[in-house]
Amino acid sequence: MSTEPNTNEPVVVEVRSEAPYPVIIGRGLLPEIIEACASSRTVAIFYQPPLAQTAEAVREQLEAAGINAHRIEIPDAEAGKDLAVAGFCWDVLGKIGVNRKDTIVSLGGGAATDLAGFVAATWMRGVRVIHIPTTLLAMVDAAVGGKTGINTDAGKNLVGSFHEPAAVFIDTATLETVPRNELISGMAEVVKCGFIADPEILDLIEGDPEAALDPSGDLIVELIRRSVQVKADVVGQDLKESGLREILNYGHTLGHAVERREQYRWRHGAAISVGMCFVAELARFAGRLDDATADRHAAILSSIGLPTDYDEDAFPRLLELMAGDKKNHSGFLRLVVLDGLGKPARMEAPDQMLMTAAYAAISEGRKPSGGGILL
Ligand SMILES: NC(=O)c1ccc[n+]([C@@H]2O[C@H](COP(=O)([O-])OP(=O)(O)OC[C@H]3O[C@@H](n4cnc5c(N)ncnc54)[C@H](O)[C@@H]3O)[C@@H](O)[C@H]2O)c1
Ligand SMILES: O=C(O)C(=O)C[C@@H](O)[C@H](O)[C@H](O)COP(=O)(O)O
Ligand SMILES: [Zn+2]
Repeated sequence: MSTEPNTNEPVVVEVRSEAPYPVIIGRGLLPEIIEACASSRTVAIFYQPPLAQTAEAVREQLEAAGINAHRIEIPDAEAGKDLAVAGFCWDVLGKIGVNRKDTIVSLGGGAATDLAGFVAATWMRGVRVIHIPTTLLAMVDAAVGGKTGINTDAGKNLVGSFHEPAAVFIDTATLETVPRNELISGMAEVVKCGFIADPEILDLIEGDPEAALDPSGDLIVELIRRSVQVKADVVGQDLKESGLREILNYGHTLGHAVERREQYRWRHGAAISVGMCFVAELARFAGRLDDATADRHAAILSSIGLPTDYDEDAFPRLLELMAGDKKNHSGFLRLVVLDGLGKPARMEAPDQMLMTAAYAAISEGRKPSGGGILL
C-alpha cells in the first residue's frame, strides 16, 4: 500500500444492501482507512505473511490516531482458512479485549478476507469488519458481498456465515507485488462479470489483454470498478443467494469440481475458466446461446493466459463431484448458463447427452498436463 497521499480522488461503489457500505477504490487510502476505524478503541488487523510491512504501516497509523492496534499474522492462502486458525484468532481477540464497538481488519487475498470475515461474524456474535483486499480476486469478488468461511474435511467454504463489511478499501497500489499467476486467476472473475452482466468489460480486455494485466495501469482499475459494480448490484438485491446471486456462480459448478479433483492445487480462476467454457458449450448445444458469444469464451480467456480445456477422461468423476454442488435442488443439477450476452439463466437437470457433448467439446484429445503457471 502506498503511504503517499492520494493523487486522484478515489472512486466509490455503494453496496445497497440492508446495511449499505462503500467500496472505495484508489491509491494511498491509508488516511481513509484510519478514519473508518476512528470510532473503535481497539483494532485487530489479520494479515497474510507477504503483507507484514503494510500491516505494520496500518498499525502505526492507527496507534498514532490513539487507537489500540494489533497486527496478527495468519498462515498463508488456504492454510489460513482452517478451524484451528479461527480458534487462534478468537483467542487473540479475547486477550486484546476486542468488543462490539471495536473493529477487525482483514489485509490480504480472499483467504484472509474469508477467514477474518468469519472470525468477525462469530466473535461476540458479530463485530464490525473492514476488508483491505490485496489480490485482484479478493478486490473484485471475495471482499464484497459478505460471504465468509473456512474449509473443513467436508469441503471448501462449507462452514461460514453471511457477514457484510462496514467498508472495503481497494488500494490498487497493492497489486504491484501480486504474482502474475494470481492476477490472471483474478481476471477470470472479471471476465465472468463481463459475460453475466457487463459486456463492456469484455470489449476492454479484448482491446488489449496485456494492458488489462498491468497492475499499475489504468485499465485494471476500470475493470475492477466495473466488476465491483456488477457484484454490488447483485448482492445488494440478494445477499443470501435465494435466487439472483447464483449468477455469480457462473462457471463454478464444473469449476469447483475441477478444483476438488485437483485437490485445490489449481488456482480458483483457472478452474472456473474451464467451467465457463463448459457451460458456454452446454448452452450452445441446448440452442440457448449464439455461436459468437459461445466462441468468445475460449478466445478471451486464453488471451489472458487462462486454461480453456481439461482432461478428457475426467468427466465421470467431475459429474460425481458436481452432484454435491450447493445450487442443486431436489437431487437435480442446476447450472447457471447464458441465454445471450449478459443474460444469465438457469439450466435444471440438464440432458446427459448435451452434458457429454459439451464436455467433449472442451476436452477432446486433452490429457492431464500436471504443469503450467496456474497449478
Ligand atoms: N467470499 C467470497 O465471496 C469469495 C469469492 C471468491 C473467492 N473467495 C475465496 O478467496 C480465496 C482465494 O483468494 P485469492 O485468490 O486472493 O487467494 P489467497 O488469499 O490465497 O492469495 C493468493 C496469494 O497471494 C498472496 N498475496 C496477497 N496479496 C498480495 C500482495 N499484495 N502482494 C503479494 N502477494 C500477495 C497471498 O499471501 C497468497 O499467497 C479462496 O479461499 C476462495 O474460496 C471467496
Ligand atoms: O459471491 C458469490 O456468491 C459467488 O458465487 C462468487 C464466487 O466467485 C466465489 O467463488 C464464491 O466463493 C463461491 O461461493 P460458494 O458459495 O460457491 O462457495
Ligand atoms: Zn469464484
